[in-house]
Amino acid sequence: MADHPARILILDDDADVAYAAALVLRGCAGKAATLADPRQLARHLQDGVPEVVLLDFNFTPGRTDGAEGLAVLDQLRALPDPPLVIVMTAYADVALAVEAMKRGASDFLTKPWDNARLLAVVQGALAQRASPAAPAAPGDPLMGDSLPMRQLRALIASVGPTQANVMVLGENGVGKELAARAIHLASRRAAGQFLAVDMGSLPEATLESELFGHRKGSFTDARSDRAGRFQAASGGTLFLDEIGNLALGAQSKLLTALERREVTPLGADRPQAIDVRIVSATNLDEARLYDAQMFRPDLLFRLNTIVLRVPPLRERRADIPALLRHYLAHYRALYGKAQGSIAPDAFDALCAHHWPGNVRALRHACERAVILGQPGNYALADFGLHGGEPASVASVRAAGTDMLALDTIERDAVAAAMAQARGNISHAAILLGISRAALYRKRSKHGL
Ligand SMILES: Nc1ncnc2c1ncn2[C@@H]1O[C@H](COP(=O)(O)OP(=O)(O)OP(=O)(O)O)[C@@H](O)[C@H]1O
Repeated sequence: MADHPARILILDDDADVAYAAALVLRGCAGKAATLADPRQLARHLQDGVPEVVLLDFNFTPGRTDGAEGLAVLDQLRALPDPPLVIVMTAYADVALAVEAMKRGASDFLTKPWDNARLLAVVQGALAQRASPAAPAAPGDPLMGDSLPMRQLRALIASVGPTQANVMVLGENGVGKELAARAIHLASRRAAGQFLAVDMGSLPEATLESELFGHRKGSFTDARSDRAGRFQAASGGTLFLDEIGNLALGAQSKLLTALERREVTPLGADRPQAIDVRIVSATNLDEARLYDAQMFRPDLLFRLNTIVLRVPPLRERRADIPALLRHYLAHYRALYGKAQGSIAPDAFDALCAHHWPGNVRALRHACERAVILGQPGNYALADFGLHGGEPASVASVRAAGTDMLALDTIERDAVAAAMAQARGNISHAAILLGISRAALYRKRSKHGL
């Protein structure tokens, strides 16, 4: 740890925002200074480079393109001992936040933030400086070069090294577990265990013993002491899969463990402290997840500090050709089959398929084609597709699918903010961190 209080600089042209953030950070995180104009930055740096900079994107009234913030980010990253930079962005500016992370920002905060999140992000950055993350393992297993996948990888690189609990959302077979593993590999816990538990298949009666462990004799079949998953994953990451299927009674037991950061094995008289990072996943759609009858909001709040959404394959069709190549080659090598290629009409149909089972289904289809197909030329029938309306090949080719995905994110964000603000434009604009005028433009663009 540094032998002096950490220096934090908040660069924001809105003096009230900067002052409020400095008040939150002073004392808890370190010495916080504020600057309203990036032209004063060089002068400020002469007194020493801060450990962490919170950076707004726009400084000139009326500008929304973020270029000013990105230029300051480049300037800071070029310093011999660069600070960690946390960019502050409006919710709708996902693309800008991703661009900033590609240029070396360590994290981002969406405006307006809540104070606990602000503090957690800054403290996470300071901890990161004190002990740099283990280098990520070579060979990123999460394939795909579409914009949504690049955004996902940028978010993983950013949240991986923090201690934040992460919830991964997405349909069956989209790659939620792979995303969870990538978070683990990008964390300082990478040398520890990644332990996956399928919460959906744990019977409620044995849940406590499975998760928290038991002492010999605590129930009829307990013939010896046994550690639970929480203890087994100590120092690593516990992946709670299918968390949406957890019964309400089990949810309250899990909540208690997470709140207290300790578990009591069945039959034990003392609790044990736990040291795990929780990554959870569910295929529940968000409306059901946020329904208090289905899932306790207080548990959700513990689990979803960061939410990652893995989009279905049909929303990132640009990834399909590389995935086909990868899994065909994989199974050819596994079964010792000769080199082959996909017939052109089959290739078009595979790219246009709806893929309701996502990447897992594509993988199985490739295995089937390698086993059953004529070596050298796989026909469509070899892939055994059924279910899911194939989209028109021409329409998929004509559409810039990356743009569609980005547009969908923006549309969903605007719709969610309007719903949360119960139609109040000013309130929704604050939630999104954009002006009322910008919100009017976005609503009419998306027909909302
Ligand atoms: N981006 C990807 N690149 C390569 N393989 C992938 C990718 N996404 C998924 N897969 C493969 O698809 C299969 C399913 O992935 P995974 O188990 O991570 O999905 P999931 O969303 O957790 O599924 P479920 O909801 O059914 O638990 C795995 O075999 C995985 O290797």
